Amino acid sequence: MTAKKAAAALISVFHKDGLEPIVKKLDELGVTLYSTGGTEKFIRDLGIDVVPVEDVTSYPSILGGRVKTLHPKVFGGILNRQDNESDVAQMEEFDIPQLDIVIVDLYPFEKTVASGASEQDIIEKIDIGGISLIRAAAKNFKDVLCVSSMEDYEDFLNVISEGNGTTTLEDRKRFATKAFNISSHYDTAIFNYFNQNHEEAVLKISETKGQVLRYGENPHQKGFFFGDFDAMFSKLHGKELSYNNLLDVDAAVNLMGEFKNDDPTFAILKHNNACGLATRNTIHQAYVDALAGDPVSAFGGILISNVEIDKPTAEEIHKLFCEVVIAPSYSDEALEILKGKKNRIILIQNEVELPETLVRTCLNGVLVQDKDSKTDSKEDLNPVTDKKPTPGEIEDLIFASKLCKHTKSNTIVLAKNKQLCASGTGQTSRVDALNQAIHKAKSFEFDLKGAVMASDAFFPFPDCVEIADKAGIKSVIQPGGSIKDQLSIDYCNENGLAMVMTGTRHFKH
Ligand SMILES: NC(=O)c1ncn([C@@H]2O[C@H](COP(=O)(O)O)[C@@H](O)[C@H]2O)c1NC=O
Repeated sequence: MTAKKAAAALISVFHKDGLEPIVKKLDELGVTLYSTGGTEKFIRDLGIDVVPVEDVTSYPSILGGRVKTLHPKVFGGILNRQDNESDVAQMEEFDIPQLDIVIVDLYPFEKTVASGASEQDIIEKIDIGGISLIRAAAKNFKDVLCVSSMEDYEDFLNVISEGNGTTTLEDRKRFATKAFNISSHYDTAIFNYFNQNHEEAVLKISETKGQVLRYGENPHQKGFFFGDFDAMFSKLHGKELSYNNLLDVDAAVNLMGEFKNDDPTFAILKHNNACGLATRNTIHQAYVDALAGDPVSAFGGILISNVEIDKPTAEEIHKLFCEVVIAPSYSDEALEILKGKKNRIILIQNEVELPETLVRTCLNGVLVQDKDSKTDSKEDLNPVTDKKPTPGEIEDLIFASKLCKHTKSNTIVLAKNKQLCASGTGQTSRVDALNQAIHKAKSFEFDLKGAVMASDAFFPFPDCVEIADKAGIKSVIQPGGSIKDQLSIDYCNENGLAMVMTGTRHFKH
């Protein structure tokens, strides 16, 4: 028989919110309720009859709650096969109550870790009884329906209401699938907490929220996003984000993370690289100067600001076709203007930390690395030439270096007065990257006299500083480390350029 009328439910939940309508419904349907300490009190306070689980086990909750439902009479009630004669006989022999529904909400392990609690508090939040109840009930889905998270209360309430207390095999299997999702995610979180220092060379990733995308990078590829987009952004307007939009948004927030505490800064990105970036006294001017970096590439771009977008800025943005706008907030008038294009995606970026570990597929496995969290600062600059950069050039060198770090290698970034003039991105040689940047800057009529140059990695030969010098560049930032560094230094000394070395390479492949 696939449809089953529920006669008894065991309820043991950490968060009691949202439980009331379920308890009332089950009571109305004549279902006998069994429960543990806090949950039992909650139910009793609603004026509803409930059997303490201690009455079944003949044991009190012991060891500070570490053992309360862990008992053969509880697990027998869940795991027995109702179509198995021997099981049925044993249920009678040991006076075990049949349980048809199990409702659990686990101790909040992940939240406790995230709160920075002590190790002892974290260990106490490893749920043992609850996870065992979930696994048992889900295993025996042929006879038992398992609700494994408060997020499923509404779904369960609908099922039980529509079925008038009866559940179908299909429903029970569906809830069992959800249950194993919860239990495996929970165990992954515990393992990752214990394996923080990667003593075990094992990778366990668990994302409980997934989204089917319209398609992947191209329309003939399937695409999915696994992550909690809503935790990071509030979407105010626009079409569904595509696979490529998500990649660009990722690049944009990582880049803007470098300018979080700076003056108003605006960036425009295309294909994960910035084509415009400027820091100014107002966000309006920052936008205007970012756009000037490359008004052609900006078409269809991703826009990001580190401060609220106001009306004058929105009026300018509105003239441009762009896919996504991201900011910490928008003035009411700005939002009204930006919503003027139906498909334009408007996001508020919430204050959420991005992962410190990066993962990507490689061959038949995955590559994992720490995020490049090193931002070059004034203290990191080691002047290696006779001529030292001016204070203004130092500001520009840091500005260019931050951008360089978030641009596809090989890259060269040219900047002046905290404005991106042009960059060479993703080239197979540094000389190509530089030539691309110079050509681009000139095509948008930038005067490179007095501009600075940033390189994501060392110069293997002095050719780059020579080309840069001829274009008018006066100051250079690079990690150093080539056996031929001295040739570049000599060229700078002979031609009046300043060069600083940071000692930190910022490849981005
Ligand atoms: N120890 C046990 O036997 C046990 N059985 C159920 N729990 C958990 O206890 C919590 C509910 O406790 P209470 O009803 O006392 O507030 C739930 O999160 C449930 O997952 C247990 N606690 C932890 O393992």
